[in-house]
Amino acid sequence: MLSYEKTDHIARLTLNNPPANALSSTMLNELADRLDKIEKDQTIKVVLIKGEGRFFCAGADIKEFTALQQASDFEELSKQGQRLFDRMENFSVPIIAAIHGAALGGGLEMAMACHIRYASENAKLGLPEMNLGIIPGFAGSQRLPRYVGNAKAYEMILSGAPISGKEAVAFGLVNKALTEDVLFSEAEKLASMIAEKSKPAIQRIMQLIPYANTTAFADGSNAEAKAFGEIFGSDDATEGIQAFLEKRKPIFTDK
Ligand SMILES: C/C=C/C(=O)SCCNC(=O)CCNC(=O)[C@H](O)C(C)(C)COP(=O)(O)OP(=O)(O)OC[C@H]1O[C@@H](n2cnc3c(N)ncnc32)[C@H](O)[C@@H]1OP(=O)(O)O
Repeated sequence: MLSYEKTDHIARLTLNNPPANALSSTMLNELADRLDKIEKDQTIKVVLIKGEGRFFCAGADIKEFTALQQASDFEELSKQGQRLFDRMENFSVPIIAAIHGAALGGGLEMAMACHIRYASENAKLGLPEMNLGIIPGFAGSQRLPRYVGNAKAYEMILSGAPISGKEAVAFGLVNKALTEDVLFSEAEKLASMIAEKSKPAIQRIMQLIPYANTTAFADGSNAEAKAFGEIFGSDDATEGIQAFLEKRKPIFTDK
């Protein structure tokens, strides 16, 4: 589900879970295990993440949602994703996300936990959870405003509509938008530039920049996980997920 390769101090992770590279619980576990291994390997200076197939990642595995029952199951799923993405954000090795096609829901939440994002110009980046009658659960409600500001975050989350890679640059959500044919080679170039730097210097930078974070973020993430669990008890969440699986428009009743 997660391919791995290492050359020239660069670790390359490829999400390979067709058709959508969805973040199933297995994928989340594989990512966590791989981070453990990367952290122990002192020769790795930078990590590059991309997706196989048509897009980067379409988010949490909606098909797995139907197997969960209680609010507490969903709260735990939310916490599992949040723990993983906090770990990525605070990782001692820089992580670059190369986003083509789409980074939606958990896929964007994961990309936002990376340190640098390159996207294809026409990639769709968004948090479409409200189209399913649910809300973001992997800390998207906390990380998105940090990058794009509150007004744009409200618009993106409440409308569920994605923005393009080009627009994402304008709002500070991604570093660069590139045509799809050069996206991966440009991300590789950046990784090579970082891989040429001193590992201890890289490590210090990785320790220093997170000081800019505040404790309110953790409080917000906790509140998000609780709300994520609660929202799954609603009729609209059941309807939204069912409608997605049946490929039809959901009929929400606001309950
Ligand atoms: C805490 C975190 C919560 C979340 O992350 S909730 C999930 C948030 N993400 C979404 O809501 C995205 C949902 N997916 C889409 O909007 C669309 O899909 C895409 C834009 C990614 C692609 O659209 P198109 O090119 O028209 O393809 P297609 O026929 O809709 O999808 C291809 C196959 O991929 C499956 N799929 C797409 N996203 C997910 C997903 N997130 N989880 C599980 N499966 C997914 C579909 O069902 C289908 O599968 P089949 O070919 O078997 O019909």
